[in-house]
Amino acid sequence: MASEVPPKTKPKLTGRDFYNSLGSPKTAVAPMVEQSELAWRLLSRRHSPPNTLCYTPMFHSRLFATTPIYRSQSFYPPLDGSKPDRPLFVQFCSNTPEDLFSAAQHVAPHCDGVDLNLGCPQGIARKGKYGAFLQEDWGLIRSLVSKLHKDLEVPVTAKIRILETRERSLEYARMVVDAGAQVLTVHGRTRDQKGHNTGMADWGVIRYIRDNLPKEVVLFANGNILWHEDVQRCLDATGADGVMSAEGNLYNPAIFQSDEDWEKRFPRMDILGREYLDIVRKEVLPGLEERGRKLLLQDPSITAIKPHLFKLWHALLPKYTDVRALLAKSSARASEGGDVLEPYETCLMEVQKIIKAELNQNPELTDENGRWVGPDTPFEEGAKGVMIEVDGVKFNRLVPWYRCQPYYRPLPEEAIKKGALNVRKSAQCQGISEKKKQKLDTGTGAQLVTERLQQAIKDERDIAKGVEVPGTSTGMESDVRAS
Ligand SMILES: Cc1cc2nc3c(=O)[nH]c(=O)nc-3n(C[C@H](O)[C@H](O)[C@H](O)COP(=O)(O)O)c2cc1C
Repeated sequence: MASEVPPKTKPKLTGRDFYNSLGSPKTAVAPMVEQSELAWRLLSRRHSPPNTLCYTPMFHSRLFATTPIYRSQSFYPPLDGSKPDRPLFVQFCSNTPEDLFSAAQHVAPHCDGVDLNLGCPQGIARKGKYGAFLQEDWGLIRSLVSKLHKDLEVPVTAKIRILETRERSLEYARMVVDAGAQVLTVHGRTRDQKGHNTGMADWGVIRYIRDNLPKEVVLFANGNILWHEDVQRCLDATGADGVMSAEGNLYNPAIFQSDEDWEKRFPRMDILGREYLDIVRKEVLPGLEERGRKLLLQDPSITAIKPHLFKLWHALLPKYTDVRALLAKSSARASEGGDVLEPYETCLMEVQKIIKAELNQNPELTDENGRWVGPDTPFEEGAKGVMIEVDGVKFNRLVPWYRCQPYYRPLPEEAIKKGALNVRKSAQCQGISEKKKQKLDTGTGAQLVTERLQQAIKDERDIAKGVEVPGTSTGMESDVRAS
């Protein structure tokens, strides 16, 4: 059905006209596998400027084109039509123009643009030859983008990573735009910057690309957006039209909040948890129930709940390990029967109790209007918190642990210093044979410990991020941690 080219009804908008037709968004919620699903987008939109652009998670174009169940689980509209999920780009990975076009036709009537993922650096993308592993095949990229540009009824856009030099990155960006991409998002990290090696995004390369592409090209910058203030810093540094955030948004969906009120910029995690579960229950769940329990439990809107709550509550969970343990078991409990959201509601009740007790004991600092102003500490460059200036004196304003806030991932050395080694020692030794244990003092043993330690640190991060650690994986897409 899908691969026939339908007659075009009206001319497609391009470049700035297209961007302006979306309300010229300055902020975008990134495509995130298993994390930028409908309920999350609705929550993020509520706490962001009205025209914030959202992306779906990356979908696999061939599966999407050929498998109705994958399609219906991946993409559906909100039940309440009065709160549209727009502007919206639907993202695909692909290495076949026909598959991509066929998949894109299914979503074109329900979105503003179709985005091609050229940034996924994971092993699964290498194996499947998509995402950042198309970087070496410019001919294929050209044919993917130009097929949609020529034949699809909505504009095509693309998300790339930078290459090894800024000159090469510019050539690459120019090629993607010349092929027909109407919005280009540049993630300021190379393909190798992933996992332990993620590091900082390079805004300088994005600036170079911006300065050397025609002004007509609409460009989004991605990387290093952790605080609201980073939005303007990034716009100034790169000259981009807008910025995109992934992890910053997951830890605080109000990261784009333009209201000056600090309570709105750093919502309390119990209040956001309540709002999020209400959206799932009212806007998503009723549309899924007729599918039957098994499919319901596999739906991305349901499988995403646990990782979302882990991230929303990340600053509370290390202090309250019983809640963390309860949350860790919640998806297994949900599969046992009854209300599918009940295990998460139980965790939320615990979080609400903890925060209530904390506030009874230590009420928040408030201004003359009764609004939270947050505790300040003497200014220190690079310290946690946002720099503010009061009567010419600088402070770092710290965010209390019960409010949504960015997550600072410790470097491996910091994790060791912080004692992650001790916490994980038993885990490191699990599964090591007696023979291997005897070698622990030798060179090979040291190597083994290092490997175990790296794995332990990775597991710890994954747990903190709410990602299932091996052995408890939830299905195909949990292997696709794209960036
Ligand atoms: C959980 C998660 C899932 C992601 N999935 C996708 C994806 O489906 N498509 C994509 O292009 N990038 C994906 N990314 C990468 C982000 O879109 C973004 O490029 C990257 O995280 C850098 O932005 P940040 O510094 O704001 O996190 C994902 C990132 C995260 C954290």
